[in-house]
Amino acid sequence: MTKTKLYTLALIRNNSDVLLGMKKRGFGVGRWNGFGGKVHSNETVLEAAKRELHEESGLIVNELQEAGLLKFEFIGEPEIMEVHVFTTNKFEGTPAESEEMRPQWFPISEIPFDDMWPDDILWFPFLLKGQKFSGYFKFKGHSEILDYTLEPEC
Ligand SMILES: CNc1nc2c(ncn2C)c(=O)[nH]1
Repeated sequence: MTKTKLYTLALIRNNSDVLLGMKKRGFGVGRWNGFGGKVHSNETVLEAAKRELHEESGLIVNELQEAGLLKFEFIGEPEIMEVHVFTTNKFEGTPAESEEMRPQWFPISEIPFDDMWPDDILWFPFLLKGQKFSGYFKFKGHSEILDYTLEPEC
């Protein structure tokens, strides 16, 4: 019986830039990504998204828009990762490096997809257009997508 574990992912926009963080340790280390992590049992997904963003980047947000839903299966691992993706262009504070992440603004024309999770180049266009999306990716290891589904969600 596969277990689903909830995660959050927040992509912060500032005009034509998007904030990414270089993951310094743990899952996805060495890759640029949005900010997020596990949802605790005593919080909602939205609360977790705001908490993780603040812990990892120092930014405070009052509102986050739901941007999409991603599910990841890794061959040989029982857990399905269910990643709730959020975005906003309203935030307080200046991005600051944390133990987990080194933040950097990227022009959306220069997103470093080669140094990100291989699925990101597939769903980022939906995010940048403000089109909600839903995807399912089957990974072999952390760099090979065996198959996937990805569709706009209204
Ligand atoms: C497996 N691909 C993937 N996983 C992520 C991502 N963000 C958070 N997690 C856990 C991502 O962009 N891709």
